[in-house]
Amino acid sequence: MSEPEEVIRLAAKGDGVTASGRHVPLSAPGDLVLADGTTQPGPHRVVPPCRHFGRCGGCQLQHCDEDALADFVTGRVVHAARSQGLEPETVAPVHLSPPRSRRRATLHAVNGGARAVVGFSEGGSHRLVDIRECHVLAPELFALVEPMRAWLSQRRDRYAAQIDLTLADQGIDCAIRNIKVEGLHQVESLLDFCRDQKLARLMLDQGFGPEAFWEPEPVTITLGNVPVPLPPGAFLQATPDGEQALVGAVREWLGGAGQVADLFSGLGTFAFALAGPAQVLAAEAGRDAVLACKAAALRARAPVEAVHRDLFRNPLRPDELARFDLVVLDPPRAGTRSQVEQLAQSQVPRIAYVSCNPSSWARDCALLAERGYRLADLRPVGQFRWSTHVELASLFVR
Ligand SMILES: C[S@@+](CC[C@H](N)C(=O)[O-])C[C@H]1O[C@@H](n2cnc3c(N)ncnc32)[C@H](O)[C@@H]1O
Repeated sequence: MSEPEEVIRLAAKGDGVTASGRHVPLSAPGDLVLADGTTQPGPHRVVPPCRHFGRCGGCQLQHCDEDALADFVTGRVVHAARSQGLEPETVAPVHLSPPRSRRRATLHAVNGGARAVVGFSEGGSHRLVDIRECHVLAPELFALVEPMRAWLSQRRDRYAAQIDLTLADQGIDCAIRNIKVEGLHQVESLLDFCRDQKLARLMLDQGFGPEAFWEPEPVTITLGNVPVPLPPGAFLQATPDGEQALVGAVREWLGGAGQVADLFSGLGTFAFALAGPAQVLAAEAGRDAVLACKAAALRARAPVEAVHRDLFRNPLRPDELARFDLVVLDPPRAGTRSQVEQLAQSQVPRIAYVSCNPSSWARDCALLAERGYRLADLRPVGQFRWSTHVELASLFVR
């Protein structure tokens, strides 16, 4: 009979892995895998707080304690760096977002017969889990689920709707796709729903593109004390504390920088946090986001110049980069090879690269290292608590 094997780490997709390389789903580091294939829980195994865990695709790691979660996030980030030959000079303690802090989420809904089914997809399937509790959503967002279920349950038609929720300054910004609202009765019932739930906005896409159905006052999100108009669907960091962890790191790295470029700036999460001590150029390809950033900067008299630019096809060149003391980069998951190629040829003294994908970040940054930049500081961030999604902020200097 073979000896029990210990689970020594979590793989990128969340399975436990033993020293011999065996993958064991839903196990935690320190668990023992017995000869009959069962696992004996170790010191890092906890009882998952949510009844839906294991079926709901939203969380993969609720069975792990805080230490195991922290090691997982840090390990992913440090391992990605080392796999490209990058050795961080310092690695800060990880920031993990607390339970019930997620301020945005996409739910799905279908007609389940007597009652609507509203929730997240099951892991690896299109089937829905009808959520009765959720330990990641902000309480305000979860509080909308049952009223939404009740409203949808009045319908008799077949539908497969998508519901995007974001917590904005004025309350919940909700966008529903693939629902038809026809006739006076349905329109009035949806207006009552918006009023009763005190929604900040309801965008409705009935197959012809999103239209504002309800928006009693303009919706904003406050970034660095500046209220910024929130275009429907615009990017926002997933949790306010995660945003603070990323912004806080970049603010520390500002030093005495007078001129900053914020590339892939979105609505200006970093730009507004750095503006004041610094003049900031904010470059972004999403037109609505640029216009929102521009309007907010004008109104707040913040020293932020927002420019509309596709940084994949038209990255800032070394001559344009020459005037900046610090360049902040926060690209989409694929990373930004073309912009990094230009940065690698520049004389910019400090680069703060924020990423939601350690693999593409490490590939991009290997090029910076080849051209003489050092990885001076690395901050792992776990905004998507209990998921395998990992983020980071990093400082490169020359
Ligand atoms: C991860 S988000 C970061 C946004 C912002 N820094 C924040 O923290 O809120 C990436 C941003 O890159 C923008 N983006 C995607 N492709 C782009 C491109 N080719 N050029 C410029 N911006 C782009 C997206 O619209 C999005 O706002």
